[in-house]
Amino acid sequence: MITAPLSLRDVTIRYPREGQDDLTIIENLSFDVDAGRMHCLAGRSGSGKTSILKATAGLVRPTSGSVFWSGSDLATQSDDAVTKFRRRHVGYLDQGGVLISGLTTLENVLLPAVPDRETRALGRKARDLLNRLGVGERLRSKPEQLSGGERQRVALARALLFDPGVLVVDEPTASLDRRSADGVIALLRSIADAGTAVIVSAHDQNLIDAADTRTVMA
Ligand SMILES: Nc1ncnc2c1ncn2[C@@H]1O[C@H](COP(=O)(O)OP(=O)(O)OP(=O)(O)O)[C@@H](O)[C@H]1O
Repeated sequence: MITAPLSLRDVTIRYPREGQDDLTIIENLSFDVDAGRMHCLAGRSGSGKTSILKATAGLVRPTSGSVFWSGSDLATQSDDAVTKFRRRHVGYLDQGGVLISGLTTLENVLLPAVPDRETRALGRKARDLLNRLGVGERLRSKPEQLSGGERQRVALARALLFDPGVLVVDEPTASLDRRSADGVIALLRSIADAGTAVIVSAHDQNLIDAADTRTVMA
């Protein structure tokens, strides 16, 4: 029986190509990420790290194989059910920590609370998270007024708004200087140590070394 917050079993991902055979990116990949652990996907550019992260977050369905969230097979669930569960239980931080320009820091963090009209109820939580992540002074700043490291922290606060059991993070240190990058690594480590299952992709050796377990993509 699968009990880990996140498990992949024999996941294969192929993309169709016009006039050619499908492109196989991942073949029969399996691993588990337990609560309180950080798993890192390493490997060359184009090896499929983002594709796997999107599959673990239920944003794309693998060609074959299964992704399980706490033992529940996503393949057996409707797109709507997956979306609903993801919003509450899986934090996803895409490459570059994309924020919506025109919205303030606080509004960006509260975006996941908009569909169920919970922005008021979660305002305090959002502020606490931003304080904890060291950007509590930037509540009213717009993304273009923030540094790359600050944007990454705001995006991380947004991904943590609902205390997800699984946190999926795509190359969080890629565009940061060493000092900011090490700050983000320490934050991810503390989030894992507090009980979240964290999966992260990285080229950054410091981040790869900070993980508990690794998959090196060919
Ligand atoms: N939706 C798609 N349709 C077709 N091909 C795709 C699609 N998404 C990704 N690919 C291809 O799959 C391969 C793997 O891409 P992916 O973004 O998963 O790699 P990556 O390891 O995350 O790369 P990087 O380290 O540069 O971010 C690439 O060749 C990419 O062009």
